[in-house]
Amino acid sequence: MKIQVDDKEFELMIEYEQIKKRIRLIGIQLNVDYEGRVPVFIGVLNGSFLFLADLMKEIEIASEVTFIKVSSYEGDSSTGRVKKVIGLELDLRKRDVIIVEDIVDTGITMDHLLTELKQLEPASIAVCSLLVKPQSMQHEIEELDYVAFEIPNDFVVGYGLDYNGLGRNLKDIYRAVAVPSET
Ligand SMILES: O=P(O)(O)OC[C@H]1O[C@H](OP(=O)(O)OP(=O)(O)O)[C@H](O)[C@@H]1O
Ligand SMILES: Nc1nc2[nH]cnc2c(=O)[nH]1
Repeated sequence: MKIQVDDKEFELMIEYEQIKKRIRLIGIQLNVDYEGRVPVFIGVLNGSFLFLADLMKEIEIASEVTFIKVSSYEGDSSTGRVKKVIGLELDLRKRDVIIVEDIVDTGITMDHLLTELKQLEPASIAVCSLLVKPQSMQHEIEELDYVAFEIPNDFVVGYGLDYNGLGRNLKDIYRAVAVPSET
């Protein structure tokens, strides 16, 4: 099935039923791994909002939930593009932290995020991502312990992920249809 989001055409890639199944399994794994602890789930806005909501319904252990945003702006020529964590309200010192993302693509965002959050001296940090693009990653993310789907290097929308701000509300995940190059 093909759909249009803004000026781009997309085709179905992962159905919601499949997403739900993977989330159920990750939830079971997290309940076991964090038994006896009270982890803090940190959703990275905006893209993670649907994933985190569905994931939390599978979590049976005591836990807290909060959200952060990663702002991105141009630094000077020596620093390049700078990313900064904003909106963190909880004290993470000695806490078990689980960062929840919609996608790890190049890994640049997650690399920045981990560097910044580690300075807050949590007891542990793990990353839980709905999607990962192994062929696109420029940073090794050792903390990437929970992954729902590994996908090829396609641009995707739906289930929280946007194209030009649109498409986050789509229930399934879609990939951009490759446009034959004009020669
Ligand atoms: O691994 P990377 O190449 O750094 O890409 C991953 C980041 O890109 C997306 O965020 P985006 O900046 O699009 O913001 P959004 O979540 O508000 O859509 C996604 O939510 C990750 O945070
Ligand atoms: N919507 C969307 N956002 C991204 N951010 C990094 N990679 C992607 C992607 O494939 N789709």
